[in-house]
Amino acid sequence: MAQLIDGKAFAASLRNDIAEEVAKLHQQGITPGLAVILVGEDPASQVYVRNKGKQTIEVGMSSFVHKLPESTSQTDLLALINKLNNDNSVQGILVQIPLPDHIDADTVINAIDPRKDVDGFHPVNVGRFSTGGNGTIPCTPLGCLMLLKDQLGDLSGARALVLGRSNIVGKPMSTLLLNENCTVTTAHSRTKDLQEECRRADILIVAVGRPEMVKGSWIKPGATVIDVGINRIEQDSGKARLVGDVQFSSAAEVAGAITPVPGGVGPMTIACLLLNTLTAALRQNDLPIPTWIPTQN
Ligand SMILES: Nc1nc2c(c(=O)[nH]1)N[C@@H](CN(C=O)c1ccc(C(=O)N[C@@H](CCC(=O)O)C(=O)O)cc1)CN2
Ligand SMILES: [Mg+2]
Repeated sequence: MAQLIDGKAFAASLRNDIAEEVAKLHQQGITPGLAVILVGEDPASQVYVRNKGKQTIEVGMSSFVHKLPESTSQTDLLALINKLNNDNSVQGILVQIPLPDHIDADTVINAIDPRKDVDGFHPVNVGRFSTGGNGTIPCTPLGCLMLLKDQLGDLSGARALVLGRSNIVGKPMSTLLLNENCTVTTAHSRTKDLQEECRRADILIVAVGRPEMVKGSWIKPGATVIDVGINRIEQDSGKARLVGDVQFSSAAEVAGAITPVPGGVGPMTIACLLLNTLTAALRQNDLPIPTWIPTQN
């Protein structure tokens, strides 16, 4: 049986480390602030935004949650972002994705001051990050990398396969693994012989949004499997159950180590958001970044 990678516990310990750094900032009269904007009433987004606000306060930062109605115009949303860009009590700004259809996500992301872009979605950060500079590392891939390094140590030379090519997870994940000297394949729905590609991987990251798509038979014995998927499945009882993009029961029989869903990557996403907010606050105050925080240089 595979070893279980406990993202929930790792995230809790990461939040403790963040809280210690925030306490040091308090002594210098600095309280990092994170503004989270939610447009509309998507039930899952409401849960994530509530947890973000709660955990922001728990580590000693200020939380500013802006809940806007579904009908909010793009102009009004841009005006709020502009206000937060110029607000000195705010070091991090995040707009919860997905946005309603009448709002263009790219326009909104481009409006965030790149220094305050704690999601790492702004093109300036994407560019800096891809070229090895100090761009914000997107939260979910950063969380996956921290779990991998904790599990495996040095990743140099490992064969990594990232299944999924989204801007939020797949693409930045491939970049991060390349920077760790892995041999990286980015696979997707058009990849030929997908199962065989997966079976060659020492590290398998799955972020496709398809419930239990990857089976145990796709996995190299002993591989490390990181499941980014969070899918709600209706059960016969009428209750919903959360499953990943990997079929956990069969995968756990073959893999060397695997993240569960829930309790794997998800909690790391929010912990890394707090980490990125801390890093943004340090940079905006021209303070050094502690060596334990993973940055690109
Ligand atoms: N602006 C952003 N939007 C979105 C991001 C993001 O990083 N930035 N990622 C996802 C949603 N997300 C954070 O926003 C997120 C998803 C899941 C979890 C989590 O803790 N999941 C739990 C299960 C919780 C549940 O019951 O649903 C787990 O996996 O254990 C945290 C954050 C899309 N949007
Ligand atoms: Mg994809």
